[in-house]
Amino acid sequence: MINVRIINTSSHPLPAYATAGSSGMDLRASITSPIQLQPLERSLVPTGLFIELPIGYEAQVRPRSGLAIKQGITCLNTPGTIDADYRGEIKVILINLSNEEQTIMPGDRIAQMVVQQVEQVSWVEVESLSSTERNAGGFGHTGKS
Ligand SMILES: O=c1ccn([C@H]2C[C@H](O)[C@@H](COP(=O)(O)OP(=O)(O)OP(=O)(O)O)O2)c(=O)[nH]1
Ligand SMILES: [Mg+2]
Repeated sequence: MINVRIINTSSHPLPAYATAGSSGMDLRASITSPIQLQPLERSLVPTGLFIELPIGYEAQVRPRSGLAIKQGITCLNTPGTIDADYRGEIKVILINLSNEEQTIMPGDRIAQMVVQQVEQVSWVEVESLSSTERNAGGFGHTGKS
């Protein structure tokens, strides 16, 4: 557990882990009126949350499986990346992939946020890379069954 500074300008409680073993905390729509999403329509939905992650951490904004299977709603840019140095409002890019209009209500839990450690790398530019069993094989190279 790490302490993370947060400002909550929404009228909803802080995101919380639903169970002891949850990876993510659900994010709620901080909106005053419903958002109607037509098929394939997308919307940038505010959460009212501003966070200060320590350097070496990121937050990922991920879809909720329940919304995906029941309503065809997902995050367009999944996983969304919240950089450690971002001080703006966390927003969620939702898209309606169903063939019906879908409605987001104020306070709906629209996505989940996972905080993780992340490495930055320093490039070592070379002319060749080491050999492996896989080498350049990919994109189905090992078969399906
Ligand atoms: O789902 C998301 C994704 C991003 N962000 C915020 C936090 C993140 O630190 C910033 C930039 O995100 P990203 O790097 O994905 O977007 P970009 O298009 O590369 O914008 P920028 O040039 O500002 O980095 O936008 C969100 O609030 N929600
Ligand atoms: Mg960026």
